[in-house]
Amino acid sequence: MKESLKILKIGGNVINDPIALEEFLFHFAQIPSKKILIHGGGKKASEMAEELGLEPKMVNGRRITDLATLEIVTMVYAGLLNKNIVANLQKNQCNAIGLSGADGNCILAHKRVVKEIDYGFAGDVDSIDVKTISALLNSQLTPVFCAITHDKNGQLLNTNADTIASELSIGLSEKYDVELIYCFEKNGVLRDVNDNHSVIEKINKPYFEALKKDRIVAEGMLPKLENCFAALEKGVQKVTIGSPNVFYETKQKCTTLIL
Ligand SMILES: Nc1ncnc2c1ncn2[C@@H]1O[C@H](COP(=O)(O)OP(=O)(O)O)[C@@H](O)[C@H]1O
Ligand SMILES: CC(=O)N[C@@H](CCC(=O)OP(=O)(O)O)C(=O)O
Repeated sequence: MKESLKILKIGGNVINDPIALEEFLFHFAQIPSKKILIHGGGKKASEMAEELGLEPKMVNGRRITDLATLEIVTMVYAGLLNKNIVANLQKNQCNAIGLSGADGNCILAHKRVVKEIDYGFAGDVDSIDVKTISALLNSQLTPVFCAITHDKNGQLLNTNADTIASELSIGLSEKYDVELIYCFEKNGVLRDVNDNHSVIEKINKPYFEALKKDRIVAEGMLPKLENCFAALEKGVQKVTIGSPNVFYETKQKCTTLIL
C-alpha cells in the first residue's frame, strides 16, 4: 500500500480573512500524515494591482498577466503571502518550506497558449519533480507552494493555484495515495451561489456539464472543477471542495467529485 499524502489548496478570499486563515493554518499544522499546501491569493493581487493603477483582468477564471502584473503577482504570491503562511505554520510547530515552482525546479510550465486569448505571462504546467518534492517530504518538511512557476528559460509564469494543486496531486499519486482538498470561502459547489446551504454533495462529469450549461457553475469554479476531474482521471484517490474547516470537521457538508 502507498503512503498517504494530503494536498490542500486554500483560495484567495480565505487568505484575505486573517481569522479564517489563522484557524485554517492551525488545523493544517495538526494533520499527522505527509502534507502539502498550495495557496492562491488572487484577491490580494487584484487589490495591489488596483493600488498601483492597474486594472485586473480575468478571463474564464484566469488572470491576463502582462509584465507589470507578473511583477505584482510574484511579489504578492511568492513573497508576502507565501512567507507569512510559512511563518504562521512555523508558529504552529509545522516545519514548512515556502516554494515557487522555480525553487528546486519543482514545477515546470510553459506560456499558456489559447488562440483567441492572449494571457501574457500566465503558465500551464508541463511537469513536476516528484523526486525533489518527495525528498522534502522525507526530510519532515511541509512544502508550501505559491502560484508562480517557471519555464527553465529564466521566465517566471503566473499559474492558477487550483491547477498547481491538481498537477502536484497527479504527479505525486505515482508514489503516494493522494487526497486533494480544495478549501475556499463557501461550503462547496452550490446550487445557488448566494445560498451557502445549497451544497451539491456529489458531482460526476455529466452532471458538471449540465451545471455548466445551466450556468450554475461559473467564473473561478469552472477551472476548479476541470482541475478536480483531471486529478481523478489521472490517479488521485479522492477530491473534495469545501470550506476551510472541511478537513477536520467531520460533519461539515462539502462537494465530493466522482468520475
Ligand atoms: N455554483 C457555484 N458554487 C460555488 N461557487 C461558485 C459557483 N459558481 C461560481 N462560483 C464562484 O467561484 C468562486 C470560487 O472560485 P475562485 O475564486 O477561483 O476560488 P478560490 O478562491 O479557491 O481560488 C466563488 O467565490 C464563487 O464566486
Ligand atoms: C493565471 C492565474 O489566473 N493565476 C492566478 C494565481 C492565483 C490564484 O489562483 O489565486 P486564487 O486561488 O486565490 O484564485 C491569479 O493570478 O489569480
